[in-house]
Amino acid sequence: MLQETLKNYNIILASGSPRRHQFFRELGIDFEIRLKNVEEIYPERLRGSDIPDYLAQLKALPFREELQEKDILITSDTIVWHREKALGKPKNREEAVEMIKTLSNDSHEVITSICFTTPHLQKTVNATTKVFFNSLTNGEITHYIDRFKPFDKAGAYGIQEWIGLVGIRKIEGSYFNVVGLPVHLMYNTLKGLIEENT
Ligand SMILES: Cc1cn([C@H]2C[C@H](O)[C@@H](COP(=O)(O)OP(=O)(O)OP(=O)(O)O)O2)c(=O)[nH]c1=O
Repeated sequence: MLQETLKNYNIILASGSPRRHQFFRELGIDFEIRLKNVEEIYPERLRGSDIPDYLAQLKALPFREELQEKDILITSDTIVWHREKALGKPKNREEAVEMIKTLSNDSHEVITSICFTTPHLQKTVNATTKVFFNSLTNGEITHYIDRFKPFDKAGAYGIQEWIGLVGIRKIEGSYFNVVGLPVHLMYNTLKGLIEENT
């Protein structure tokens, strides 16, 4: 089992996201949380999955010098990709309302990248889930924003909240990817990395 093999490694999750912490706990993997402040800025020319790939790697950069032999650092980033535009976290209420209005009655992609960094290598993988939103009224949108304040979420929504119950009619791909971590991909990539290393 992976949990056993991982006892020889030190998994460092560089994430402040409580949802990502919870996924690791549920997997039964021992891990340490280590946080550093990174400004999430990326080159404008990047499209689609290149954006979270870049940001997940950027979040690993400040750790490069301090990684020890048995360390595996995991960083991650989620974006909403809609009509050739990336939606990150909304800066304020107005931006949040605007984001949900553009997502309403349309489909978009949620892309999460995971970057694995050791002292010797770096590997980045990503997953995409297509999300189909119902048509939402202005009243429903402002109710959601004011009640749930989704300012820590890409695209200004959480599929795991009220809006996901009433506003999302279909998804294609991993649900957990939308919540912020394609757990199956994380698990399998980690397994592969450790097999390559033994
Ligand atoms: C679309 C969507 C996003 N999200 C979350 C997942 C991510 O945590 C967040 C996007 O921000 P990220 O920058 O990916 O992550 P984060 O700032 O929360 O954590 P860290 O960088 O420290 O790892 O949006 C949901 O929880 N539900 C959803 O439906």
